Amino acid sequence: MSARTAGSAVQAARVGAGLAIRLEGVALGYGRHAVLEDLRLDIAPGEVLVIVGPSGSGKSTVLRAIAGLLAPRAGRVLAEGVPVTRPSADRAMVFQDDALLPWRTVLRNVELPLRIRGVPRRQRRTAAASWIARVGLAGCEDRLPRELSGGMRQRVQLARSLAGAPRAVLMDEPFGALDAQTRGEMQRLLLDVLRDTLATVVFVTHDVDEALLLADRVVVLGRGGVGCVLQVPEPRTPDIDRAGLRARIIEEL
Ligand SMILES: Nc1ncnc2c1ncn2[C@@H]1O[C@H](COP(=O)(O)OP(=O)(O)OP(=O)(O)O)[C@@H](O)[C@H]1O
Repeated sequence: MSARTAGSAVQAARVGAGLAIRLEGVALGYGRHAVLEDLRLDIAPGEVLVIVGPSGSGKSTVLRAIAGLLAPRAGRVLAEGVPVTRPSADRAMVFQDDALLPWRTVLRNVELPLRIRGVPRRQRRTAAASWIARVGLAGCEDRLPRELSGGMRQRVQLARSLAGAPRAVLMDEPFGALDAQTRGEMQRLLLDVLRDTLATVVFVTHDVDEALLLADRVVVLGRGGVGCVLQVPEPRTPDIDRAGLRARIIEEL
């Protein structure tokens, strides 16, 4: 049992238990443009599944379908056995370009999912402030997004995505625009905060090393569908030798 699945009941109450996600013979596309056919994938509750693939292979498209932003042309996307037909607070999205509301302060951005869930004001203030501190931004509550660096804005996005206690977090190249050092810091922060959650994570990247660092399982999306599915042994053990896995992923790309 991993440290995450062994999380305490308090932690489980703080962030919703992970969502089981299934893609059943899913075909996706835009207008006449078919992107993926017959995609089959089971994502276990609490799993960190990383999707890698070359540009244009459809990584973001798969994420959009899981988020309920894009309807499959065939097949079904199921969350806990129920077809996904629209976005839900249970499935939070984190994007590469920060999607913070520019006119709201850090605190009010992070509060947003709690507000949508109808959490009373005082309670949501406390919860939002605690997530802001958790991502290392205590003292920045009253700043506007434009007053923050790119890395800080991604921290706010992470806090906002987790504050609403989602059962799944869908992350689309969230660190793609950051410099190497900030990216490394964000990867460490993500690993750290994931220990407090039971949420299922689907993370899209084209960086193989990032995939191997974060994943329980790596799915390689070749052109025309899933190429191969690799289990990462001893997830998130920093000193494990992953050279063989890395070579296999690169071979599939
Ligand atoms: N809104 C859209 N309308 C039409 N075609 C689109 C749209 N979004 C994506 N596509 C096309 O769908 C295909 C898959 O795009 P997608 O963004 O899912 O790929 P990706 O693997 O995430 O790429 P990248 O790594 O470059 O972000 C591409 O051919 C792209 O041009």
